[in-house]
Amino acid sequence: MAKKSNSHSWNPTTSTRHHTTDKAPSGSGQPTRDPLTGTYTTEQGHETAVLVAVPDKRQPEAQTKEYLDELAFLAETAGAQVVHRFVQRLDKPDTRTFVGEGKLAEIKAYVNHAKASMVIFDDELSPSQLRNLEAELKVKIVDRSLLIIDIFARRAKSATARTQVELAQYQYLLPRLTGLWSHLDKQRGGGVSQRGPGETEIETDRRVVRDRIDFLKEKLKDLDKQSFTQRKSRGGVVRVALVGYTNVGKSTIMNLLSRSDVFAENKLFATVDSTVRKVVLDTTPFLLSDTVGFIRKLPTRLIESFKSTLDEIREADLLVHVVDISHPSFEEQIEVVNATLKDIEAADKPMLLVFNKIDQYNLDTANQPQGFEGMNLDEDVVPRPTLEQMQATYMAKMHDPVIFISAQERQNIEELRALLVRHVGAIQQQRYPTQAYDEAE
Ligand SMILES: Nc1nc2c(ncn2[C@@H]2O[C@H](COP(=O)(O)OP(=O)(O)OP(=O)(O)O)[C@@H](O)[C@H]2O)c(=O)[nH]1
Ligand SMILES: [Mg+2]
Repeated sequence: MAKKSNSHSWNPTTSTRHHTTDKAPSGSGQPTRDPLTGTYTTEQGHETAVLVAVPDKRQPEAQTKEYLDELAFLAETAGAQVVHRFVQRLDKPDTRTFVGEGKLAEIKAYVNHAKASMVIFDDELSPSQLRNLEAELKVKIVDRSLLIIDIFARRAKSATARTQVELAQYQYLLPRLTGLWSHLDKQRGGGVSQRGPGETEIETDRRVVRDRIDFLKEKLKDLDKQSFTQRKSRGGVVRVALVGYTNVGKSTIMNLLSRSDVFAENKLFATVDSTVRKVVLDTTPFLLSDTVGFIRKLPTRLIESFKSTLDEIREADLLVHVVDISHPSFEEQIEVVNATLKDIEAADKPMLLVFNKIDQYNLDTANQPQGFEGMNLDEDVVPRPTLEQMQATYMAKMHDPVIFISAQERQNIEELRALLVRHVGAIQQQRYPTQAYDEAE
């Protein structure tokens, strides 16, 4: 059985609201700094994290900030409080310690001074970088991959998702066995997954880990067979999958369309298990699945381990790509989603593009999105185009049908339903040109 996926690397703290802070401010709910000792305390004994990014020299400032905002959001979703961010622009990360020597000293001084409990890097660290950084900084070192795997581990509920997460954890662990977990174990006796007595040898025994990986792969194969049979029993019903970047509103839309109650919240990766619901709109039945959100730099391993979850997407007849138009980098998010779909060989499916959160689309706060063609606006001076301009541009520019909605405010939902009915109907028609739907079963 999949063990309780209460993974690995730091105390599972109850996460509260997320804060995105450059430094520790003194407002309520934020970590407060003791002026005498210089240490930070947080309201619920949160672990405090320092973020580190090493963008290349060409990356615009705004983008660097946004990537760090996303990393902070991930950290906070995992229950850590971000107290500081470090950025070092390098052509490429240092092979030994990811950041240069000077920056490392700076980080070390800060970590000691602020008594931060972990340092989170916005990229995947090599096993040796991880070891070196751990030796140098003497706190938990977490990279983007581990952070995402950790969030997945907290969220996964179904047997398949939990097995997939465990597989990803062991695959992450395998090349990093030396050194990594010994330090963490000293802190709290936690390694990948909660381990029972007799399992403490695991981190020094690659063979055990490899066996476990083989076992989990076999188990996934069995689970796959089961779900394949299940999927087959769904017959010829048209299958629609909601896809998109994490936190764009997929589950909210799922709930709206299927009147179900899928967990949706303002956290990254609220959904890790895919959910399938039968929906009947206007007498047109179809199966709608809510799927795991994508994210920039999603560890390939994690994609691989999540193959069965991604089957829902791969086997769908129609993809509904949900975009959060209120997000300053929604265009990059579209790209990330399209690239991930390509990775899993689901890129050439019919697609509807749903721009969600129009209620939150804000002229003042957001920057002009990158690469916004047709407007010829100067990034620094001119505000974001209006929603109407945006709609016109996107209607013209995308090959796929486009619709603008607010799932939260229920704006344009009837139009979305109608669009779905039209497209699902067309697929059905194509599949069973002469038969009524029920006879085709
Ligand atoms: N302002 C606004 N917020 C929305 C809208 N739709 C969803 N949200 C909020 O956005 C957050 C994320 O919504 P979810 O439905 O969980 O998003 P998701 O795409 O399923 O996210 P993951 O499962 O984490 O990938 C929640 O706090 C929703 O309430 C909308 O139209 N407008
Ligand atoms: Mg969701």
